Amino acid sequence: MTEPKVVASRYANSVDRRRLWQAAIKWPMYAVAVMPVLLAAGWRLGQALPVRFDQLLLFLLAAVLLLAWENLANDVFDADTGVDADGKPHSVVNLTGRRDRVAGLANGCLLLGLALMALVAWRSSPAVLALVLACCGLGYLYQGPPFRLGYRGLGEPLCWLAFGPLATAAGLLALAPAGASGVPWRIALALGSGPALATTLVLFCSHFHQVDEDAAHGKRSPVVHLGTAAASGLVPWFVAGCLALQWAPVLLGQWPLTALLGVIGLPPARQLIALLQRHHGEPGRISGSKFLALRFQALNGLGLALGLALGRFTG
Ligand SMILES: C/C(=C\COP(=O)(O)OP(=O)(O)O)CCC[C@H](C)CCC[C@H](C)CCCC(C)C
Ligand SMILES: O=C(O)C1=CC(=O)c2ccccc2C1=O
Repeated sequence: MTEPKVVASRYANSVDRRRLWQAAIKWPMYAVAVMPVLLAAGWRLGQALPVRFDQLLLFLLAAVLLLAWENLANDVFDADTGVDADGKPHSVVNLTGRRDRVAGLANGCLLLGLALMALVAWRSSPAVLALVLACCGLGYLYQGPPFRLGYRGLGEPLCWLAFGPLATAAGLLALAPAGASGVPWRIALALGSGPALATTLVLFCSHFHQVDEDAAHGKRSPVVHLGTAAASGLVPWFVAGCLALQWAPVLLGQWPLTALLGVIGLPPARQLIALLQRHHGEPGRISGSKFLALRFQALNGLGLALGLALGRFTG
């Protein structure tokens, strides 16, 4: 594969590389990786069940490495299709001009992340590794050849599945005492569905500002399919769906009232809805919409996890 050095030097001369590197690392994005196991910890604490903090730390580190793999591989695969050539100066491949080294780094993160997950699984349940491998499989289907399902507008359901029931079930098993039998699907679905919808909203919002580049390169994201006006009309439904899934167990008496603490995510959600309603077709004004969605995702998830844990003290 030819190394795209020309692209790298073009950006080197024209833009602040430090800011580009910050955009490439996008550290706030790692909130999506850590949330499933933090929710699992909050739920266990609320149930007065023990939490294995060594397992929690290992799982967090492994999840961060796996998300780093997903993002570095995304830059590699998108360099191959050309979709990042003009619209994404902060692609690590564009910044370094070294496609093959970025691919090597991505594979290193994947191997290390899976090795750590194998350790977590060895100390709890083999199902942890199977579930995380399924998450990574979905991550590959999203962007890797020959599937590239994200290019066909199918990324959002994959994202919900990975960060919802699959990763949450893995987190629940990892924190439980060794030898648990069976996957706790019912709890994982109740706990992971709402927060994973918030994570899926992050992905959905990431398509708005690049709709023209995506369409030009044959990447038919949901926003390309629907158009920016109709797509922006779906954002309030994502937020409402997320809250409904989290409030239902409270109304049914299964979760404590404190689980409503997820509402601390509402201010950025309202800002996001207003921004996209007004400016959905103006890429320059909405490039930050993904990060507003991320703030909603992070505050909503942390509020829910904390609220569930506090439920232990409120009876
Ligand atoms: C890479 C993802 C989105 C970026 O997509 P896009 O190509 O539109 O971005 P750019 O335009 O900026 O190039 C996210 C894809 C998510 C995927 C469906 C599921 C990934 C699963 C993780 C690998 C699992 C993480 C571990 C788990 C235990 C938390
Ligand atoms: O770069 C991005 O746009 C995203 C990266 C990423 O890892 C992720 C994970 C889960 C939901 C959305 C996203 C992104 O949007």
